Amino acid sequence: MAHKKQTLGEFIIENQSSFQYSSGELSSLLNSLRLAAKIVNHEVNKAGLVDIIGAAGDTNIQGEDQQKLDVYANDKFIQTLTKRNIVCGIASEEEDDFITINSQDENHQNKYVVLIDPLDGSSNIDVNVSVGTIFSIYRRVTPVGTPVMLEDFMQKGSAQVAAGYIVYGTSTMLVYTTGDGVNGFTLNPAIGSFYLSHPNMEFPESGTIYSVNEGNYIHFPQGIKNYIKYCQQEEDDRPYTSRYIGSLVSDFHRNMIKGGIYLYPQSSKNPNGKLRLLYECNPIAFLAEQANGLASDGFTRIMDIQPTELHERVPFICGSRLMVEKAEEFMRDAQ
Ligand SMILES: O=P(O)(O)OC[C@H]1O[C@](O)(COP(=O)(O)O)[C@@H](O)[C@@H]1O
Ligand SMILES: [Mg+2]
Ligand SMILES: [Mg+2]
Repeated sequence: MAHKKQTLGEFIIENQSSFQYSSGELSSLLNSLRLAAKIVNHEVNKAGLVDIIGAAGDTNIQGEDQQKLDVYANDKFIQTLTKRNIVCGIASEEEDDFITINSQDENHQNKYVVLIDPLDGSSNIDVNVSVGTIFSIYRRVTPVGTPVMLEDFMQKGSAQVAAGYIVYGTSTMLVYTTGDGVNGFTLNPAIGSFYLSHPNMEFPESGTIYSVNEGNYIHFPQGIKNYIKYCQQEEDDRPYTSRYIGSLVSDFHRNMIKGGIYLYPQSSKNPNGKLRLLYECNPIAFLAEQANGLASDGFTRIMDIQPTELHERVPFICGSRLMVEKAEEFMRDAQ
């Protein structure tokens, strides 16, 4: 059981050499995210006791009412990354445009950009249901020494150097990949350190859980309707169990451990679905594939999609390989 004693900090250093561009900068960046996660976790755990639940009174560029915890988490991640002078740019669900970090880095020497969904599952904040944070990291494409540009963020998911999430649930976990498998760390609140609790996480090839907001069923494309019917049929290991938390991070985390599929398809209400390609779908897709799962929009591999806008949405199907392939088959057949 030796691995249980390994802390996240130790694991990051120990595995630094497996990074493609190991210069210590990515390790410092991951450590900054670890710190920000602990700060936000501390506030999440007090939700209900402190003035952190409810709406903040503003709307973000997606037209969504920002929750106080959305704003708090956004501020804490941006402050931590900025103060530690570790990135050259940040894009966030809660910021209209990307942020250029050059206050302390006059020569623009930092190599990485970070894209974050500071608080995922916002509709669950006030009702004490698990929520999360999602992050995606790229190496900039514009020359070091010049200000960061939009194109540094408009990279395909396949170019990610690292991605992960924090789930603030029955325990707080940080799960991430640098392209060498997926590892999960649980926060020991008494000590304030993350410990390696879930090494080499992998999706079971198939499962019996499907996660979709069936309240939107009538608006779904025929292929998705047919797949949901297939999940509910009395045959083989079906009907599957329906589980939908309404927090992408939490639904994904459960399905990665138990086997399952998560779907947020396009619909007549949301022609491109709801989830954002850059800071929700790409990082989750990177983790899924590193854990032997799959992620697509029903037709195209998510990480092959060329982004065109910072906050663009895409239909999202993700999970155990055989289940995603089956859903894609229904989408093709219905076309
Ligand atoms: O309430 P709906 O329409 O089913 O949407 C739930 C989905 O929306 C999200 O809350 C979107 O994320 P944010 O909370 O970060 O905006 C996902 O976490 C979740 O899976
Ligand atoms: Mg989200
Ligand atoms: Mg969010």
